[in-house]
Amino acid sequence: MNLADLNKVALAMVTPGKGILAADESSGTIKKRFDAIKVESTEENRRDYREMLFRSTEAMSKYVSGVILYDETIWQNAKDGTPLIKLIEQSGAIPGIKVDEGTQALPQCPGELVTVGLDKLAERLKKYYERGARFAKWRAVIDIGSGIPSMTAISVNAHALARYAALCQAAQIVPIVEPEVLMDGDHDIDRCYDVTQRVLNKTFQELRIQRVELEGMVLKPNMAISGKKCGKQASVDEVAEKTVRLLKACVPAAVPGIAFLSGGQSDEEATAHLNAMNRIGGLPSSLPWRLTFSYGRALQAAPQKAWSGKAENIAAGQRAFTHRARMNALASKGEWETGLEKKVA
Ligand SMILES: O=P(O)(O)OC[C@H]1O[C@](O)(COP(=O)(O)O)[C@@H](O)[C@@H]1O
Repeated sequence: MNLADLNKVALAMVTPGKGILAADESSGTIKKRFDAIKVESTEENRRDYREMLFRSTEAMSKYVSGVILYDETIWQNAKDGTPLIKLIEQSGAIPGIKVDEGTQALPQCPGELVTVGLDKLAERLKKYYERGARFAKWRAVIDIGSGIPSMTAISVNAHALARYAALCQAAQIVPIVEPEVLMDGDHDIDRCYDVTQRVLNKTFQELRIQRVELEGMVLKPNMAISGKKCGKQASVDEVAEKTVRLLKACVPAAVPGIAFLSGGQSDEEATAHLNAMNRIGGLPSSLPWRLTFSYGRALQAAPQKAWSGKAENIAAGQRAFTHRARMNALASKGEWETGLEKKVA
């Protein structure tokens, strides 16, 4: 492993003013997204949609540091035969790949899940590296509910995240470590804070045990946030203040950057939260790691709606994507304001 090179890639992924486009929806997830815009989830439609995003020149070259791809996409060609991964490289963004293989029920732990995909992972990483991937992603899912999460679920998921991260670094690929505490449910922000703290602490303990080099990884956490069905929703400032406090308590300064997931927040909420956190950090930031986005839904909901599966809407889809990418890019520097939302480029 060449740690200096891993660190260089990790830092490039969290460049101030840029963030990560999470376009790695698995087949089930992209079908859900397409159902919402009444588009059939065929291989061709998925290709056309993602090609539209990757050909958004301004967004890709100015605001996107890296793109997380799904296995199907990394091997797919654009309509004119150019590999989609080449479009990403040509824009200057770094291609990455989701390598987990989804979740399975965790025995003895009703309602809890463990992420799978470690079998043959070393071989798969080698092929992805040859294809051009320079970072990878693995998502663990932790649900909050009555009596959960169990220590078992936190522990097995943290162990798997660290196994994955160690294998990535051995393959000269930067691991994005994503332990997602879901925001579904009626819990309040403080419960989210407590659970996320347990999850992050366990994850970093496992990363250390398995000798993962923290300088060569990126963390992709949830924010400390109220559950979607909680009667009392925390304000933007409270989310920002508690998330920064939580991260300071749990994330070693050796980690180059933190790129948040959006987790079902609205587009503007996800931007406002990131912006407020970077404002707390100040300019230049007093925080030890860079804070940016690795959003799926909060970057893509608008372009998906604008596109709606129609070739004549491609320019509108690209405009919507560029706007969201620009708003989040500004938030990654604490320079976003609500008023900017109205000025769609
Ligand atoms: O299809 P999956 O594997 O469930 O992944 C869902 C999505 O969750 C993410 O990790 C985060 O996405 P969101 O920002 O929409 O929460 C994406 O990278 C991924 O596409």
